[in-house]
Amino acid sequence: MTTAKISIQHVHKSFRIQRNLGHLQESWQPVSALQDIHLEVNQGEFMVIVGPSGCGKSTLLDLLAGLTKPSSGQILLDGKAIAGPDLDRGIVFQQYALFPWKTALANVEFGLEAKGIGKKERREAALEYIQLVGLSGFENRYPHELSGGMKQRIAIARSLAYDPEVLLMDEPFAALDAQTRETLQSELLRIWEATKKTIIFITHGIEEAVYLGQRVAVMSSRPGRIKEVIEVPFQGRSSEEDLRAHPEFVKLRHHIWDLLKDEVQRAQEQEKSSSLHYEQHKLTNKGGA
Ligand SMILES: Nc1ncnc2c1ncn2[C@@H]1O[C@H](COP(=O)(O)OP(=O)(O)OP(=O)(O)O)[C@@H](O)[C@H]1O
Repeated sequence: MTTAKISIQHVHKSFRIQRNLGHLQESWQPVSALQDIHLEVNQGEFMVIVGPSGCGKSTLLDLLAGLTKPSSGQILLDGKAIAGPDLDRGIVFQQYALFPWKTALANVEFGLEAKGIGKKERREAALEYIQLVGLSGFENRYPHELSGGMKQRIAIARSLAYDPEVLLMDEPFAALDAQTRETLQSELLRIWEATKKTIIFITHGIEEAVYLGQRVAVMSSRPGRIKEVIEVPFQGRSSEEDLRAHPEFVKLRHHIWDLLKDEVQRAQEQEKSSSLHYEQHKLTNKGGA
């Protein structure tokens, strides 16, 4: 029997937002961001979560990182509830989040320092991970001397260097140009195959989702729910093979787009009706004044 590496169990998350109703009136309203999220991710699995804008993808990643807590439900890592941020989870964000005053090498060494690893081992491990992400020779460059793609490789090396159980990636390639993005996608697959890490990868991109994921969880519009989890049947993706032109790839991409298209429409309708309510509320208030 396989036990889940990460088990997201009936997670709900809501926020309280402040609404300005005019005439110095304000009200606090709950907004449900995630509703009954239930998802298991296996050891060594590459799981991609895709969904429309505002559906709660980053909220879910923050919960996995332990930066916030679920309103109800729980998330288990190796059977234990996530209680806060820890070095068992590495995070790579869209923005590179490197220390600008540290060299590439010092940025990668940083997590190892926090783990209490000695100077010599730290250096060796950092050099090894810089090599893994293909940046040997750039160790002494500062972030402003690196391209966007290079910075993101360093961010990945830094997250991997302290050997986390799970790598959490929040749209890590979204800010990159199309060519660099495609290169880093295949690099990430190579790194994943070499390290056997469990990866949870969040994206807007349907093609990116099908290319990277062993499974793709498609989310609904707000409140975010898991609408469908799709198995991607490509094993041992080799960089020689043009996966994107494969008929099965095209079919899956269409299927996910069909699921998302409905959600985007629904989100727009929700938005329209909530702004209509808001306008009506304002008019009623004016009438009564
Ligand atoms: N701290 C917060 N306070 C109030 N509302 C929040 C907060 N964080 C997120 N939300 C709301 O929760 C919903 C989900 O937001 P989230 O950023 O997780 O979506 P997302 O899918 O990552 O969006 P995008 O793809 O555009 O980055 C949104 O309606 C957002 O406004």
